[in-house]
Amino acid sequence: MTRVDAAAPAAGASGSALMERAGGAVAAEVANGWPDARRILVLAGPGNNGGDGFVAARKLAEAGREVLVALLGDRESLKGDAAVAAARWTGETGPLPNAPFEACDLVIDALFGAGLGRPIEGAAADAVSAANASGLPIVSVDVPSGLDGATGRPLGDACVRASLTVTFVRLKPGHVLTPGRSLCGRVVLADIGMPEDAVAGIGARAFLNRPALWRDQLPAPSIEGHKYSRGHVAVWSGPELSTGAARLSALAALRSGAGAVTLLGQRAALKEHAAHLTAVMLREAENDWAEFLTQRRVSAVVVGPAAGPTERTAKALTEAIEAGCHVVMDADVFSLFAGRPDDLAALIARGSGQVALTPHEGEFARVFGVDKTASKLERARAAAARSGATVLLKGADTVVATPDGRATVADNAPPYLATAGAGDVLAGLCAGLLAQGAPAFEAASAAVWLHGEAATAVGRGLIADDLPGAIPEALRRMEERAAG
Ligand SMILES: NC(=O)C1=CN([C@@H]2O[C@H](COP(=O)(O)OP(=O)(O)OC[C@H]3O[C@@H](n4cnc5c(N)ncnc54)[C@H](O)[C@@H]3O)[C@@H](O)[C@H]2O)[C@@H](O)CC1
Ligand SMILES: Nc1ncnc2c1ncn2[C@@H]1O[C@H](COP(=O)(O)OP(=O)(O)O)[C@@H](O)[C@H]1O
Ligand SMILES: [K+]
Repeated sequence: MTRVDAAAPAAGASGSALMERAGGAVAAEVANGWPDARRILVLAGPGNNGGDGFVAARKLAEAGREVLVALLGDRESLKGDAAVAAARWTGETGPLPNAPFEACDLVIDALFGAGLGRPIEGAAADAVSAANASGLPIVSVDVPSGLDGATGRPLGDACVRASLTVTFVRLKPGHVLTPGRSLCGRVVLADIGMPEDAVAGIGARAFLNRPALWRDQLPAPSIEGHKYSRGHVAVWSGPELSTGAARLSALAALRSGAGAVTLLGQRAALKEHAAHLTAVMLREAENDWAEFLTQRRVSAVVVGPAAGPTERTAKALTEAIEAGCHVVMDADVFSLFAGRPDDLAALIARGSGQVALTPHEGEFARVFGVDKTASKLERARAAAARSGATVLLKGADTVVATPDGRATVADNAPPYLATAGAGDVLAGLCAGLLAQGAPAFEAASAAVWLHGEAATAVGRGLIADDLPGAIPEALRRMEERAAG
């Protein structure tokens, strides 16, 4: 955003006009959201975030609220647009230390925004603690002060916990990545008239995961098509007592629109599958899995869900790569490659299909190690670059990243999606979309979004078994979004 701000004047927008609209948007949210908040305390910092706070103070006072600005530092040190905004504020201004929280109904947090470069300390840190402890609603300008907008993590111990965050132009990763998403409260994105040229010019590589990004890349069923032209997915099953995960993957692949799905495994496992399945085909595959993949035109494969970290699984994976299939690697594959990311990359490099890795944080750490300094976005990008695969790093804020650095961050998964087997469904969805011809980044991003929507459609009480049946509703929502 700093680069967008810097490009704004050249694109024809004055900083002062943008600040006026930014502060105005904050004031409007407070006025509409808290009609009964009579006394408002604005915590203003030394930069442009504070400038937005001065504008909001003026607009709210004009609307009849009692407003006090508590300023960090002195007025004379303010510069540029912030100095102009402060000069136009004729109401009461006091020092930040000992700001009178107890006499107020609501706090506007305009201490630091995009310019925060180090942990908040001293009087500002005390004010952040007091604001959080006050129990008052807090409306943060741009980002909760203390949060790093690029990573979603607080820069130090002091960080505002907001009820509402009003941000401008575009969401930043920190609004969506955890714990930032929780610290922001509800997020409102306000249009402040930033010229599109200034935004487009920076060539953003990380996007909020939305159908508009990938919808056009998902092939629609064609009138000339037949089941195999809609993609054939093969799922490698676990043994007799571990069949559920592969079944969930297979059902999700079929629901995603793949024309045919076959589960392959040992005879005893197939008997278990047969007791539950109708449309999914079954095939014994102790020795001829490789042959099956090539002869039956299998386009995408899922290996890993409850497969067991065994020689058998490793062989099935290698053969799928060598057969040139698209491959989704999940679950036990990450145990097979624990601490061996370069061996995984070497295997992936041998294939001609696309590969998506779908680890949760624990599985990710097992293969790629732990890096406490990097954000989730950076970690997923680094793993994608290292492995040569698209990496789908799961969680409340699932990130999909490609080796060339493109990335999506999802915000539509409800917390009750964290239920046993949900990840197996996701792997199958991803394989189903790959089999139909979607490129890996789009297939993985679409799978994540559809997975979240399917869960929301079911609601609380969700179990993974419900998810495949809710995929048609998720697809319907996708079309609805794409249409308007
Ligand atoms: N320039 C633009 O186009 C727009 C900018 N806007 C606002 O401008 C904000 C960014 O403004 P700035 O770049 O001035 O940055 P901030 O206002 O976030 O903070 C920068 C100031 O804080 C100081 N500072 C940084 N870390 C500190 C710390 N830990 N302790 C004490 N002081 C610290 C810096 O030295 C600088 O004086 C955005 O978040 C947004 O609120 C909006 O007005 C919309 C338009
Ligand atoms: N707090 C959360 N909010 C929303 N979704 C979550 C949360 N935690 C996990 N998930 C999602 O739940 C799914 C769980 O998958 P996974 O961990 O692989 O479980 P399993 O192996 O049992 O299938 C993933 O899609 C993940 O993104
Ligand atoms: K702020």
